[in-house]
Amino acid sequence: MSFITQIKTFAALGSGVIGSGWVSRALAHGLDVVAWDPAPGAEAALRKRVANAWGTLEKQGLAPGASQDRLRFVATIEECVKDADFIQESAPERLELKLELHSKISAAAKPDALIGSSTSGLLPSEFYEGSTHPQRCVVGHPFNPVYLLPLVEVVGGKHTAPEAVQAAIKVYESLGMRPLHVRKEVPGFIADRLLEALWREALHLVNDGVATTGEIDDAIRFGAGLRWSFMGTFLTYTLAGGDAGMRHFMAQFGPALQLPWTYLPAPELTDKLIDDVVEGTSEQLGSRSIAALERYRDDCLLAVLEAVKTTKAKHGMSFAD
Ligand SMILES: NC(=O)C1=CN([C@@H]2O[C@H](COP(=O)(O)OP(=O)(O)OC[C@H]3O[C@@H](n4cnc5c(N)ncnc54)[C@H](O)[C@@H]3O)[C@@H](O)[C@H]2O)C=CC1
Ligand SMILES: C[N+](C)(C)CC(=O)CC(=O)[O-]
Repeated sequence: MSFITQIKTFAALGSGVIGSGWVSRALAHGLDVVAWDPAPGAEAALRKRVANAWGTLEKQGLAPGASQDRLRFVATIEECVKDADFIQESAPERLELKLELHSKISAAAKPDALIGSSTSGLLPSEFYEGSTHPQRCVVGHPFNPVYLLPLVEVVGGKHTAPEAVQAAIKVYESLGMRPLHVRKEVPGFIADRLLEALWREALHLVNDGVATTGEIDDAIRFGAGLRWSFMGTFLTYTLAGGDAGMRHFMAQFGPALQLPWTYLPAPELTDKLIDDVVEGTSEQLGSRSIAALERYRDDCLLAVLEAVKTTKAKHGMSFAD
C-alpha cells in the first residue's frame, strides 16, 4: 500500500484558529494550498490570519517560492480535495459533523492522498467510520499556533494502515514538524491528557479560592514552564534525584503521591511502575552523566531566560511582568 508523501498541494477544510495555522505553515513551506470553510466571510478572515502570521514566518525563514498568493479559497468540499496530495481537516469538534464531513472528503479525494484530522480528542476509529479508503486516514493533532509549534500527534484508528501512519509522519516532517506517534487510540492522546490534568487542577485551585488565574499562570511560567521548553518531566525529575537519579527520586518523593496534593487519585506505586519509570528515564539519559545533563539544562535555561527577557523588553515589559 503506498500513499503520497511528496506533496505539492495541501487541502485545508475548516479555516478557524487551527485550520488557518495549517494554511500558514503549508504556504510558508512553499506549497499550493486550497481551503474551504462554510462560514460566511471565512475567506477574508483566513487571509487576515495568514497575513498576521506571515511576518513571524518570514523571520523564521520561508521556503523558496513560498507566497500567500498560493492560497486558493474554494466553494465546495469536492473542489478543495480533488487534486490535493494531502488533506487536513480542522472542523469543529463534533463527532456527527466530522463523520459526515469525512465521508464527503474521502469520497472526493485521490485514493492515495492521506487524510489527517486536527481533532484534539475524538477517536479516529469513530469519525472515520463512514470514510472511503479509511486505511489512509489518521489524526494529526497539532498545537496552537500551528505555524510555529512543531509537535503533531499522529494516531491511527482501527482501519488505518501502519504504512499510512508512517507516511503521514513523513509529510508532517516535510512541513518542519516533530511528529509523535501515539500507538494506542485513547481519548486526549498523550499531550492533552497531560494538559487537561493540569487544567483541571488549575480550575480546582481557582474554585477553592486558593489562587487567582494570574498566580497560577505565574506558578507555571516562572518555574516549570521555563524548563518544559527543552526538558520533559521525567528527565527533569531524574535530575531532582541527584546523582542517584530516578531511583532515589522515586524513593524520596514517591510516598508523597499519597498526600492529597491533587484531586486525581495517584496510581499505585508498584515495583513494575517504578522499574518502568527508572528504565525509561535511563534510556532517555543514554550515555550522558547527570552532571552533563545538568549543564545542558542550565545552558538551555539561561538561553530561554535571556530570550524571554529580551523579548519582554522589546514589548516594554520588565522580566517580572
Ligand atoms: N483551538 C485549539 O487550541 C486546538 C484545536 N484543535 C482541533 O482543531 C479543530 C478545529 O478547532 P478550532 O480551529 O479551534 O475551531 P474554530 O472554531 O476556530 O474553527 C472551526 C472552523 O470550522 C468551520 N466549520 C464549521 N462547520 C464546518 C464544517 N461542516 N466543515 C468544515 N469546517 C466547518 C467554522 O466555520 C470555523 O471556521 C477541532 O477538531 C479541535 O479539536 C486541535 C488543537 C488545538
Ligand atoms: C484546548 N485543546 C484541548 C483544544 C488544546 C489542544 O488540543 C492543544 C493545544 O494547543 O494546547
